[in-house]
Amino acid sequence: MTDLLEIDHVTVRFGAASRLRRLLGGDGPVVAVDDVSLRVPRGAALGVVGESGSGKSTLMRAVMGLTGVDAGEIRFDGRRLERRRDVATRRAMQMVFQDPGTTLNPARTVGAVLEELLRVHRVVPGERVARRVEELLDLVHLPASLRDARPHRLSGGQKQRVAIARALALEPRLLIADEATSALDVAVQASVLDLLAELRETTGITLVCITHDLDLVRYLCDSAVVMRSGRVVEAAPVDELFAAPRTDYTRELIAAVPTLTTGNEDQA
Ligand SMILES: Nc1ncnc2c1ncn2[C@@H]1O[C@H](COP(=O)(O)OP(=O)(O)OP(=O)(O)O)[C@@H](O)[C@H]1O
Repeated sequence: MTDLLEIDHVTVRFGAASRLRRLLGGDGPVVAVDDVSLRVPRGAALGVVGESGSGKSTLMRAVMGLTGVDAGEIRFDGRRLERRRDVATRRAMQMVFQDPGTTLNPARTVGAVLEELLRVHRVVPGERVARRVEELLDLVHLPASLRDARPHRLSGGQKQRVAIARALALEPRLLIADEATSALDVAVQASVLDLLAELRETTGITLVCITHDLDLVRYLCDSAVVMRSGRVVEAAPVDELFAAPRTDYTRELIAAVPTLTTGNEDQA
């Protein structure tokens, strides 16, 4: 069987004409993603790590169709993806971002947001919508009472759970978490990571986690790619990556992780 996501020799450049590029004072085009190839098997959890500006988000934005590619090919479920996607393909991949607060409409209740999605995309028949909203809240371990809450009443962790529920409402096969826990307190981060791990187990969803946090990768992912200056410099199963990193860059990233564990755990 083919892998769920296949990225073959993908390059993404941002031209000199880009407004952001001009603001940053640059002149030549930026090669944000440079000839990257990787595979994500069905049901796997892949970590994409690397320092800021290494191209992690651009690569996944290209997968989502939010950024065009200049070269190479992306395939999902064996089918080549064009920049323009049909509705089914758009539904099949969802992304959760660092700051859910900015993507939640302050005027709408949690229940209304989920209901609208389910209705617009006809995920379930009309008479099942209310029940499905309850199920979604339950799936992300939010109390049913939050259905009537507006975002300002929610904690950061609760907002991120709503963002995850919103993504799951469309029954995606691939969930891309872009620094999805990095704005949260450590304890809340851990509970959101537990949730992602649990969802992977219960729903079989395939996960890609873009992160600076190698602890997260160690906890949640089974393999990882390390990016630097738009290129993949190392790709390995997580155990191998931590036990025997092959590049100095990976070693530095591992060494930079603040060790939060205490006691007898192996802190290698
Ligand atoms: N819209 C854009 N226009 C011009 N350059 C861009 C644009 N988006 C990203 N870049 C550049 O592409 C490169 C890769 O950025 P990207 O955001 O993908 O890195 P990242 O690894 O996700 O970083 P971070 O961890 O800080 O989010 C950087 O040099 C960035 O400045």
